[in-house]
Amino acid sequence: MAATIELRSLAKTFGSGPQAVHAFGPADLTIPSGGFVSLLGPSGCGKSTLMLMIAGLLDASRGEILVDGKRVAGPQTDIGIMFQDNTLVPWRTVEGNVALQLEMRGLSPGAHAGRISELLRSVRLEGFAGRYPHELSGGMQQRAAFCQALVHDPDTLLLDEPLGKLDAMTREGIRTDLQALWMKRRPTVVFVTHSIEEAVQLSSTVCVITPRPGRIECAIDIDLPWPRDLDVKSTPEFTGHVHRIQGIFRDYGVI
Ligand SMILES: Nc1ncnc2c1ncn2[C@@H]1O[C@H](COP(=O)(O)OP(=O)(O)OP(=O)(O)O)[C@@H](O)[C@H]1O
Repeated sequence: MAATIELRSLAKTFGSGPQAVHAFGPADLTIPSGGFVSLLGPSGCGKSTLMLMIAGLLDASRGEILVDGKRVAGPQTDIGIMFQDNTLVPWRTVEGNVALQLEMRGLSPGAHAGRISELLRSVRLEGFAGRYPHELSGGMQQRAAFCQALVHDPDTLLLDEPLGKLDAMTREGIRTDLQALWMKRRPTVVFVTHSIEEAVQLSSTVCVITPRPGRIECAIDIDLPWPRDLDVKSTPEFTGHVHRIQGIFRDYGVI
């Protein structure tokens, strides 16, 4: 069962006194079970800070985060995390890197071999299971990292700009894979991006975050049909959402 995540008056300030940096909040938000929620905001508005707090890797300064009604008080184990820079280790093959996530959780990769190959197939890496990361393109490495994040079938997936360093064509292809993976298993996804179009294409809800200290300006439900392929981008509904969000960032002087 995918997790429901609630932010309650959540805020983060780094340091204290004149050196203090008010990075995020206060913010209230409910991320529903199985939702795909994007955090869309300018650089430095506290998106990564929020992700680390949801993962339980960073304490809140004020407020709290509840996952399925339970307060987050330390590192969460039932999550998959992915960052802009992948965490593949160079001395393991693609398959070995995916298996590592199971080993770290005390699970037997042998017992999950079917799942590993199913995931690799779903991101079109089945022929590369025995290759090492340096033998893959950047896009293929990120696809392998998706498999790492998903192999233990987590309730929650935290994706912090996983496509940020990829070229436009590769991004488009991986969006399709990511959307298919989400539709199949429906974990709760929190997805950080700078791209308005990417957020509208992938999300059930787009949270528009203001410049630092990041506050949730609005949470926009995107009720376009799934799956959302390239054609959806030319619909008036899609462009309407994009223009509305552009207008908000223009008013803040961000674009
Ligand atoms: N460990 C830290 N110590 C002090 N300040 C920090 C720390 N981590 C983040 N900050 C500050 O908090 C603010 C928010 O940073 P954060 O990385 O969360 O932003 P972001 O929205 O993810 O940015 P980007 O889109 O550029 O990745 C920034 O001003 C940053 O300098």
